[in-house]
Amino acid sequence: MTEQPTRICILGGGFGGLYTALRLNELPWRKSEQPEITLVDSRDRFLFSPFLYELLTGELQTWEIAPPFEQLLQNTNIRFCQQVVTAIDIEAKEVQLSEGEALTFDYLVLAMGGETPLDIVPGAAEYAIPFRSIEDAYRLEERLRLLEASDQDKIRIAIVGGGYSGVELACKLADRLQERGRLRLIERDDRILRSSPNFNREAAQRALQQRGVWVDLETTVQSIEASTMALEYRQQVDPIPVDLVLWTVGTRISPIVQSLPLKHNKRGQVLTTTTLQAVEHSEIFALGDLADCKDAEGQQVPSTAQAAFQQADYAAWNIWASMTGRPLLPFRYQGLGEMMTLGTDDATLTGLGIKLEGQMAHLARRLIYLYRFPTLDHQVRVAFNWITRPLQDMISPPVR
Ligand SMILES: Cc1cc2nc3c(=O)[nH]c(=O)nc-3n(C[C@H](O)[C@H](O)[C@H](O)COP(=O)(O)OP(=O)(O)OC[C@H]3O[C@@H](n4cnc5c(N)ncnc54)[C@H](O)[C@@H]3O)c2cc1C
Ligand SMILES: NC(=O)c1ccc[n+]([C@@H]2O[C@H](COP(=O)([O-])OP(=O)(O)OC[C@H]3O[C@@H](n4cnc5c(N)ncnc54)[C@H](OP(=O)(O)O)[C@@H]3O)[C@@H](O)[C@H]2O)c1
Ligand SMILES: C/C(=C\Cc1cc(O)c2ccccc2c1O)CCC[C@H](C)CCC[C@H](C)CCCC(C)C
Repeated sequence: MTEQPTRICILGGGFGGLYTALRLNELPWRKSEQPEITLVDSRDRFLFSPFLYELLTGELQTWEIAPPFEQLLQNTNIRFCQQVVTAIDIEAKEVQLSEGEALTFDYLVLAMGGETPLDIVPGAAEYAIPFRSIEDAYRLEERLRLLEASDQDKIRIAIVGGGYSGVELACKLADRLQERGRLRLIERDDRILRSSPNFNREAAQRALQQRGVWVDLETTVQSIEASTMALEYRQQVDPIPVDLVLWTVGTRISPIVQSLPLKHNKRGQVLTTTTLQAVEHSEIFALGDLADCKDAEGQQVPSTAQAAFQQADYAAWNIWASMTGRPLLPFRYQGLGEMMTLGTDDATLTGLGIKLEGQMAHLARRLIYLYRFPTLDHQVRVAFNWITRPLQDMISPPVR
């Protein structure tokens, strides 16, 4: 009697889940061992989030930074399921999906990332726009076009959260709006980019200053309304007029992950072993933003695409090793550095002793990210477009 193939269910098709699926697919499976790999995501396309800002300035297009899963997974043995995960029953080894389907699994990979907390300030859920997904970028694009088409002299935008996303977004919007823009970056800490290398933080501070972005430090948002927001600084509350509020305050773990009967940390991230297995559940792997992982050297793995990208290799290998009786490998995180875009054709890069800023960093960042794209097919498509773009623009100049 033929045995059922081992079922590997991967929840979340981002840097952790999609790259785990692709690495699993590339492993040298014996015919008799070939598993059934199912990747589940609520969206129809992967988002290369570091390039999300480039949509706002027209530097890149949606198809380049967010290729459909169907395109990425063609010629693989990976089945894609576009549905929302609504419940996960670990004991029954079953995942409930939004359209009523249920998936059973032998191995489960938790890679559903995080979400932006909008319920921490009155009015944020109604009036503030997060910047995490393609839908967020499209919503922002629509509001920007309405404001640009209006007869308003100035366009007043407040960006709440002076971390990476807030700073990169501020620089891009400043370059798009030029003199019409009045941008304000609001940060509750006493400095922006707290965890950044000094070189990158100083480059970002210069970029914000050169673009006239006003930075409010030690400042929090007390409330938001349709065209005003109340800022609190040293117990003083002041209302300011605003046309648009963007919400880049960091990441929260979703309730569906926090409610799983697994070990969690105070933030609700799933605690894992160095082999990326959920503590006390060797059949469950967790990686990316939703996981709290210390690597083989005991270093805390950061919640970044860089880390999830590296973890994916180990998650795939360790599932294969579990199924084929090989030793599992403890994850070794290699912090290669950090890159940030600081407007159109401007960036900063710190890595392995190399420090770059300006156009060189911008070019290096583009090339490195191109190299990090999920498939060779997509890398070639995008590279060809980048090489021929000047010619395309000569033939038909882009309309903004
Ligand atoms: C604008 C922006 C820029 C960034 N730039 C960088 C950068 O330059 N460098 C860097 O290292 N990091 C960067 N990051 C952080 C990086 O995106 C995350 O750390 C990384 O994506 C985490 O990978 P992940 O696989 O854990 O989650 P994600 O990549 O977020 O993937 C999670 C996936 O799960 C899906 N999902 C979630 N819940 C469900 C559900 N219930 N049902 C079905 N599907 C679900 C989502 O649709 C998503 O596709 C950036 C983040 C943002 C928002
Ligand atoms: N270029 C890159 O490498 C890059 C780009 C984007 C994102 N990422 C990664 O993705 C993750 C999310 O990035 P992010 O920029 O969204 O978040 P982040 O790096 O956590 O920054 C969020 C910032 O907002 C501040 N903040 C939180 N709540 C606030 C409030 N109510 N009012 C004012 N300020 C508030 C935080 O201050 P506190 O520090 O006090 O909480 C923090 O400085 C991070 O892990 C980051 O490493 C990396
Ligand atoms: C910081 C670097 C890589 C880490 C890294 C950062 C991310 O944001 C990611 C996001 C998603 C997936 C992966 C990553 C990720 O791995 C870059 C390190 C820089 C090198 C050490 C130095 C590179 C030098 C350039 C190649 C010089 C080329 C200059 C010329 C203009 C082309």
